[in-house]
Amino acid sequence: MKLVVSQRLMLLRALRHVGAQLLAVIIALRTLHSLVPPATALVVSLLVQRLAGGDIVHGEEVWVPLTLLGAVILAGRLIPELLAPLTFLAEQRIDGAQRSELIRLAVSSGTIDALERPDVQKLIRLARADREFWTERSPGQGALAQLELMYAYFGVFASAAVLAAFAWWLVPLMVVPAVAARRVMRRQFLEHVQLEGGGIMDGLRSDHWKRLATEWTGGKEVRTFGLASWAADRAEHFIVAKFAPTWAAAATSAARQWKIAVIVGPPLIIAYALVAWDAASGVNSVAAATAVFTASWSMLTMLGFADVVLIEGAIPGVRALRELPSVIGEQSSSAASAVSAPGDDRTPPLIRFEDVSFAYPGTERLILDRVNLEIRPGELFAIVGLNGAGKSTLIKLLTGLYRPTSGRITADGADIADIGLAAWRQRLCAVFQDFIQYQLPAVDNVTMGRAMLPARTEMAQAAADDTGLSQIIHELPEGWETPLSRSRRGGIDLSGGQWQKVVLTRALYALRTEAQVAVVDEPTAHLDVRAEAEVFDCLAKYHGSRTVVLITHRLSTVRRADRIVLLHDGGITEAGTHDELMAQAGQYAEMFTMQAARFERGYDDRLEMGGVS
Ligand SMILES: Nc1ncnc2c1ncn2[C@@H]1O[C@H](COP(=O)(O)OP(=O)(O)OP(=O)(O)O)[C@@H](O)[C@H]1O
Repeated sequence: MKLVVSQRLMLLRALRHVGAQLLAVIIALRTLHSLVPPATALVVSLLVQRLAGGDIVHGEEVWVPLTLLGAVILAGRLIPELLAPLTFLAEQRIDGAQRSELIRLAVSSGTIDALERPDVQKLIRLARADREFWTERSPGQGALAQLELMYAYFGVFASAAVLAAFAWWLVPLMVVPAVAARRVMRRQFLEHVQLEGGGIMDGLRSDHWKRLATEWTGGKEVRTFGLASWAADRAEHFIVAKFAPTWAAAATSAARQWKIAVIVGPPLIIAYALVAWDAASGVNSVAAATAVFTASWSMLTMLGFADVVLIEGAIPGVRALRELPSVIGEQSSSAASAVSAPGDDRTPPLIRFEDVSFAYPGTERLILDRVNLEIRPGELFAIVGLNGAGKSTLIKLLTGLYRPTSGRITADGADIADIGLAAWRQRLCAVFQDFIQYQLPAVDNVTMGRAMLPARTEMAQAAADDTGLSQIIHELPEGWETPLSRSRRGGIDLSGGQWQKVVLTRALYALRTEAQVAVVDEPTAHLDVRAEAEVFDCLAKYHGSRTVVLITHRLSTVRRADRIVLLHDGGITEAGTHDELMAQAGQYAEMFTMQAARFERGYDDRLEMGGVS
């Protein structure tokens, strides 16, 4: 009971997003509308009384009840018409607020580990306010239905008063079955909600396959690999898995509707029969009987079922949004409470990994196992290793996207967790392997490297000159203003290598404006050898004044780095300059020699698992 009350209050609280004026108008109209049924009962009864008792030749006896009846009928018809668009607007405001809140919550998390968890994804899916199952309703629909329900009860009391005036025993005879029927229907509906909640993960999987089949990016591979029907089958498989339990339950609950008929039917028949009998035998007037019939019928209708679907269907989404802060927002506090980072003079900090171990959330395997590492201010620091060695993971820890399972990462002696993620990231810029191609003008794609500062186009131009992006921009139809997506009007698509130059320019722009450390994961994967050498040259320009942490498989790129570490089996197995590592004649030297030989033979020089072919 406590739970039900708190859930209902939760829905009512959502009404604050409607706005005072609109809410006041809706409340006023609802109040009027809830008075329509008892008013109808009274007016009809009055009319019947006049018809039965008076001389109606000139209609003088009945014009008042007839006018009143007309007014009541008109109000009953007109008010819902007025309420419909206002209610829709109110619902949209609540749903919009819920969606904004969800987005705010999702991005408020400083780290990304929570977003990877299936339970969190399920909560996000529920809180999205987008209906998929027939049981689902939006928070706005739920909140407005809850308001309506309160008026329904108000209307029930008014109708009960009319009934009680004629025969008090009719009140329990009507109310008890109506309430019981609602309980049965609510229970059945909740079973459906629960069943459908179980299908959410299958739904998310089916989304994945649907997207691959229907979106442009996935569409390329699906077609060239001949996966079209397979992708469609996978999507269908998960859709069936998602809905099968509810289809089965729908058949069962349809068969169980007789319960409702048994609960409501007999008391209604008994009540009507008794009232009709009294009227026929002269104990009560026909007018009284009419009032009883009208009031009892409107009472049953008011305690209908529609609001149950709306209310119960909306609660999971609203509840999910309330649960999310505890799983997502938990870490945002550290970002929010960010203290000013040390070294605001733009001197890069001394970064240390102190006994850092890390396993991805929900897994046991240590990807990094007691790693100790020092990245000195202003150095060009390279991390190399075979595929899956943990290089990108190390970068994710350095950028605070995950927290170490044990150990700590410090900047000038302060734990980056204590510095605060927001303050720490202000000092960083990062280029990830799987960077996002924003569907925005070229200039925005670069200046978003420091989105928190006003855009500085002269800096963007200087960074673009460094990376060679200027040449590409020059050839774009609208230069810097050209949207980098064909799906935007006047937009164009760039090649993989061109995009890589865009994101590198973004990093250099950040270094030029405020960042002290650039973290660059595989910046040359799509670049040809000449472009790759240029990239290294432009990163090397920042040597001394900015720190650059570089991950690459191309060992020819890193040989000029100040220091190189080799990551293997969760730990750092070799560290030093290129010459020192070559002198050690260890794994680095072996890999470098292998790549150099390949390069001489005309192969690409990328480091690959399995060695030379
Ligand atoms: N989100 C994740 N959840 C669980 N395991 C992960 C996750 N991301 C990566 N891993 C695992 O962590 C290990 C290291 O991955 P990482 O991406 O850090 O390697 P890498 O050295 O950057 O590889 P590559 O050179 O191929 O980019 C891999 O075994 C991978 O399966």
